[in-house]
Amino acid sequence: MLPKMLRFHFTTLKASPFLPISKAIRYPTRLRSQMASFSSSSSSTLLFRQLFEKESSTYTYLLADASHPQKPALLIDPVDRTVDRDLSLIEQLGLKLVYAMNTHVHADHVTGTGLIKSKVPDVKSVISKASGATADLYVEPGDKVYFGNLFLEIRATPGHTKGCVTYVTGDTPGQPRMAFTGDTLLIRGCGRTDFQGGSSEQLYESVHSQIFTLPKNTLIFPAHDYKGFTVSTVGEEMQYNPRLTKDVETFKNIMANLNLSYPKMIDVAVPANMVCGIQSKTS
Ligand SMILES: N[C@@H](CCC(=O)N[C@@H](CSS)C(=O)NCC(=O)O)C(=O)O
Repeated sequence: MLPKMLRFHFTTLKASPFLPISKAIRYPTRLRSQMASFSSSSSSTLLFRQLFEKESSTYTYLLADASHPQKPALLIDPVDRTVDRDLSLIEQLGLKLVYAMNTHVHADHVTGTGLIKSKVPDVKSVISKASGATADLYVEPGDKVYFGNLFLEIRATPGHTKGCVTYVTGDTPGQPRMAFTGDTLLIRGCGRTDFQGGSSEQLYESVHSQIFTLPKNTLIFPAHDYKGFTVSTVGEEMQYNPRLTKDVETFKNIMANLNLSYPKMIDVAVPANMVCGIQSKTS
């Protein structure tokens, strides 16, 4: 969480590509399409890309305010192996990367955040305060992360890890919101709950109270997919998710019997990701 003065300072820089983190809603924006770009009748156009890292089956998301003079952009859950690809795309699109954000401390791959910061020093790393990880900026439930005139709202969704958050795009009448659910809610699945402070009961509560309460047409973009899915909706998952449509006791039983092997990289990934990627450590 930024100190009050710093948050106030950010809110005065309306032309800056650096996004303020604030609890105040500002600059409502109309999203017009579910395609790669979201046009706005006012002044903002959301540029959106879903990017895939195949070894860990991780999705990284690129969002930018394409109508802003400086085209401020952010990455959600970048992976170290695909940083060069992502930065090259950002350069080709003429964007200014301002934030490298993580939904949680990943256990299966090293975040690209540190590498990005070593290549683009102005980029700020962002993670939840509850994660206990080191980053430049810490978000808490209810905060809003601005990039240009657009923003992401932070929802706490612990359960896979204690510090998991879901990033949700702003509420624009008539247009679907987008929820970046990390490993909390996967398409027809959910994150495991057997390490890093995981709790099946907490994950169930997080999904039902923080994600399933969003409008049913909200688009679900998870951090992983192992079956070839790319996107879902709140309504689809409320109807067809084979785990989260069950009552809580059945869910807990399912989660206690997943019998998944530990992620191959867990011993390397978790310590590195606790500092948002080794190179990102802010002393
Ligand atoms: N085999 C992979 C790890 C697969 C895995 O455990 N995925 C996690 C998310 S990354 S910690 C998960 O929550 N899976 C839920 C599920 O139902 O599959 C590896 O070795 O890295």
